[in-house]
Amino acid sequence: MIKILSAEQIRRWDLYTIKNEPISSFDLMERASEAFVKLLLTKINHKLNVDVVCGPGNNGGDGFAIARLLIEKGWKVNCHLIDFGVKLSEDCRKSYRKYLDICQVNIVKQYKELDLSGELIIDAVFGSGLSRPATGLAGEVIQLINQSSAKTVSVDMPSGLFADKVNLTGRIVEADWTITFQVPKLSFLIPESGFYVGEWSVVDIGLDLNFLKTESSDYSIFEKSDIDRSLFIRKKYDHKGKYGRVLMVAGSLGKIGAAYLSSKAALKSGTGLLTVHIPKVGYGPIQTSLPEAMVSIDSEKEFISQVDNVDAFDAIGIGPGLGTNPKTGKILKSLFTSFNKPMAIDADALNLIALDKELIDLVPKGSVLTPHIGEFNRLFGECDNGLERIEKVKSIAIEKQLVIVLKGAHTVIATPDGKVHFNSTGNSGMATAGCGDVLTGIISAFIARGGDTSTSAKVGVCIHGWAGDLAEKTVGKTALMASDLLSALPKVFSNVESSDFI
Ligand SMILES: NC(=O)C1=CN([C@@H]2O[C@H](COP(=O)(O)OP(=O)(O)OC[C@H]3O[C@@H](n4cnc5c(N)ncnc54)[C@H](O)[C@@H]3O)[C@@H](O)[C@H]2O)[C@@H](O)CC1
Ligand SMILES: [K+]
Repeated sequence: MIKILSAEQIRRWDLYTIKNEPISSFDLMERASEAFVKLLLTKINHKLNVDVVCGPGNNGGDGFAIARLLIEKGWKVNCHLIDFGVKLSEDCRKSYRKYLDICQVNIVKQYKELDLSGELIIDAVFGSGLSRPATGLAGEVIQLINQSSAKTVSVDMPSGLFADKVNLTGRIVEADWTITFQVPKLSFLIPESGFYVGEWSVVDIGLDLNFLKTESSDYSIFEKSDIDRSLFIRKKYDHKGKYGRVLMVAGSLGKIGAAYLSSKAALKSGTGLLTVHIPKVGYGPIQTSLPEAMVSIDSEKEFISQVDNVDAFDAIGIGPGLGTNPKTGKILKSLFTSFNKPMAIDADALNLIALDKELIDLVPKGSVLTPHIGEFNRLFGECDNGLERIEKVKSIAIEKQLVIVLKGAHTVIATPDGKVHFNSTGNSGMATAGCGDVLTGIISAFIARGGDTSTSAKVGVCIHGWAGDLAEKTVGKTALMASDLLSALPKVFSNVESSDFI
């Protein structure tokens, strides 16, 4: 788990390391710059003609050190200092002078003096010390960087981007690659601001890990190594009843595939017994395509109108392909009140709740809701930006005692204890029909096994993305379909079951 810290916490972490290691702030800057260059050279193994654009703070100081290290490696470097008429920070000045010992610097007082003709730009104008949106000369310089046809690698952060808030009013570097120090920043994980970061990599600059023991943050990144393997232990004398009974309530005319995908995902995720409740129209296809499932048939032909006898189930997954027929809406109320164990609620079940908002207070505590942004907005209203939305998700999870999974590039899992976890697996190939249905199945299976629902959601989302990443390796992003996730799940689980799974 990676804790996400604010810019202020990162600054204190730097100071803590400087004091406790001890190391001078200048040597820490050198170490950061060396780590940056080392990673850069793993990707670019030929010598380039590079423009390094430096600002007046420590980010600029990193820029001068990086420029010097690249010259030592034989690169042709043009180094520019943007002169905002302010004093350079002490370490930036030191780094600047050290650079001047070997090469000249182009001082830029007006944007016209900035000639970016190299094959690569290293952006070291501002980092986490950005104090206001980049306008005036800063904005013009950033615009020039963005207009250049050269690729841009940002140092620590794209210049103009704030680390821990979404304020897109100034100009912001649109990086191709951001090499950030020690930890990713909150803004990297939010769609609107993450757009500027491009691909990102974290380099370890050796900040003292003891600092993290006492520093708290509501935000963290959930990684594959955070998956608790004990959740997947199957003992020799166990029987299928030990691994949970799932009821999947899904499907309507034209959307029986959603019932298939979610049910198959639950079975592939270790469920002992799975029953899928579908309208009559789905009976033949489901029974044929998924013989492992038991099928419960609704009295209606094209939609679901009643769900009875739910006591025997350990978890219910509801929503995939359900449709929004008012008669289907009516079953939610009775299901929420009669089945007082946590459920996995997705898709049209969420849309039905949005049509009758009082239902949200009847949802069994601890249930997992898996909206995408559109479904979330319908349920809880629009937000001005992604960070506001995450704050809202967090407060609703606390207030309603629910686990809310807001699906996106970095799916957010907000748990009732007020913590927000960003998922680290998955790829854009998964933005395609049916992938959400697979997630509902996976999470339902984990809930049925009796794990706490916060863990079920975090692990479920991570495994789902991991399956997507394996599927991408086989079929690529364009051709990836939800059924490819089902095909990848066995490999994911066999990795988890093996002792050296990461
Ligand atoms: N503190 C440390 O020990 C380390 C810091 N490091 C680097 O230091 C960076 C943070 O350095 P700083 O705190 O000096 O901050 P920055 O270098 O990000 O920027 C601060 C400077 O930019 C100016 N500024 C801010 N916003 C502006 C705007 N909109 N228009 C014009 N000028 C503006 C400020 O007046 C100040 O001069 C990190 O991002 C990282 O790159 C690394 O060297 C690792 C070690
Ligand atoms: K930067």
